[in-house]
Amino acid sequence: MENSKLSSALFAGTHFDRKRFAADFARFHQGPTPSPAAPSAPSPEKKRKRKSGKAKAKKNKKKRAGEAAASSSDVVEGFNVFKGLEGKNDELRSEKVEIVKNEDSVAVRRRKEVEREIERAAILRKRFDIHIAGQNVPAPLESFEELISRYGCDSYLVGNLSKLGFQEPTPIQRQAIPILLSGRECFACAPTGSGKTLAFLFPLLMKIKPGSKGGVKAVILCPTRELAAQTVRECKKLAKGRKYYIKLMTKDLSKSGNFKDMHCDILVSTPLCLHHAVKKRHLDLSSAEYLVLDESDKLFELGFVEVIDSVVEACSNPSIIRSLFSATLPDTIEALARTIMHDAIRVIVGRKNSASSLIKQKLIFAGTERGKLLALRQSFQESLNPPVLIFVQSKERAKELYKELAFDDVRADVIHADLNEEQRQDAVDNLRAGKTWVLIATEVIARGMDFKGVNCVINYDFPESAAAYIHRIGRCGRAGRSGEAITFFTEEDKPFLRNIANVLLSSGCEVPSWIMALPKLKRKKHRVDRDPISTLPNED
Ligand SMILES: Nc1ncnc2c1ncn2[C@@H]1O[C@H](COP(=O)(O)OP(=O)(O)OP(=O)(O)O)[C@@H](O)[C@H]1O
Repeated sequence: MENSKLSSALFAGTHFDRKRFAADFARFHQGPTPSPAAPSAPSPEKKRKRKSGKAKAKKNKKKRAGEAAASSSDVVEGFNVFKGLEGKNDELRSEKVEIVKNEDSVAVRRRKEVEREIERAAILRKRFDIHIAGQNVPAPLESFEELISRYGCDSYLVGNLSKLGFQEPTPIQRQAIPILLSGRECFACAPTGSGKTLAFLFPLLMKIKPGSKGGVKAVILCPTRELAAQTVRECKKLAKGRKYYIKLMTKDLSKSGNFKDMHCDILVSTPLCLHHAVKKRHLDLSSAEYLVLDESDKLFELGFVEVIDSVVEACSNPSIIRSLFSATLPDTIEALARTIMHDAIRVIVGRKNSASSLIKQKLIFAGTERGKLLALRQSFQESLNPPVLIFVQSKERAKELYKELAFDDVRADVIHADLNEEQRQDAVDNLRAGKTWVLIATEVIARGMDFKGVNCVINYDFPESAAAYIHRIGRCGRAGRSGEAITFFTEEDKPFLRNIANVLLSSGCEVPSWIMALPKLKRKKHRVDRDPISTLPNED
């Protein structure tokens, strides 16, 4: 088809202005487009048109680019995001730097705060002679009020403390309470009469909801019935105003109790009674959240270990918090106890296994058994400052000495394992009430018993170990009061004298140099067959 015919066909019906487009028309008719190497010289008119055409093309190119960008952004979202943020990057970067700077300063501030807290805790520990071992030990309490501000304690509990006349926490309370409240397990060793009971009772009362259903929430083990009864009394005093179920496991209860329907938040027991109740009466302890072993070294003594094991096993709640408290904690017992505890913190107030510094201690050589009775009579004649506790090594000897003192018209009573629960409690109550001046006792009340105001402890029979000595004399010099401890010794006791003399020395009491020159005894226990006390004719 000819070019003219083609254009006519294409533009059929359209008016084509040949005159106006003469040049272009001519080009179609001239044949192929001239090569760029030989361009025809443009007319001024053409130049102007081309210039304006170029400007348009440039404009269009820009527009297309914009459109392309816009259309491509429709497809590739990220592109647009980055494109859009391109301008903001610097802004963001500086914002990020600002945030990092802020975070840095928050972290720095927090670190400084933590450092200050650690320093404050160290100062408090130094001031109160508190020694710790363990990871991330919570800071000691500065005051009881901190229990409210730091741990959200119900104010009625702290109110009860002030009603009981407790103004300041004792050192063991300062450290052990935060540890237990933080859900950590602990070994706590602090002098006799330094408030360990409150140190373990208070966290239980704070954490356990009163009257909660679903089984026993806390188990406290004590080595004797008397101590268990005393612990229940103390717990009830602290919990006054709230309906906690605080129960003492008696012999009768452990033999015939129906534990299915028993409401009990806190259960206090001796190991054997509890063991019996678990094994024979199916007492369920699986919901217990706390297990406290008070006088723990005594509990772990030979003969009790298996029973303690079975109680620990019965307290099967995996998140149970266990704690051990005592004034004496031998390394062997600590190692044994560690096997049942996890990540436990060790707290020692003062020196481990030492007597209270509030007690004036004396050793008196009495020569023989007869010499001891004379020395006792003489000391009573010189000054009797009741209440006085006298320790002997067996129930038979307790009965013998009781008869001698009764003959002398001394208002005395006696407590030993042959008496029933009620008689033992009466003996304790009578001393507390001031009805008796002198209480003659076996080891039964040597541990943990808190007789207000005992002025003097007499070890009529030499104690069988340094730990026994510390606990016996610890019945006086309690809660900040001073006390006196007199220990008689005979020729037979001399080999063991040095062990006790070490306790005197470490609590600042004087010891004659000849005693310290005695050979050290490897044996830890000292048991002697003694001549009878009695000087009175036999009634039989
Ligand atoms: N914060 C306190 N302020 C004043 N007295 C306190 C405080 N805490 C406890 N007590 C009192 O101190 C006495 C001794 O307390 P507790 O019987 O708990 O001593 P302990 O350390 O358990 O002694 P032990 O080793 O002989 O068992 C008690 O009469 C108790 O009421």
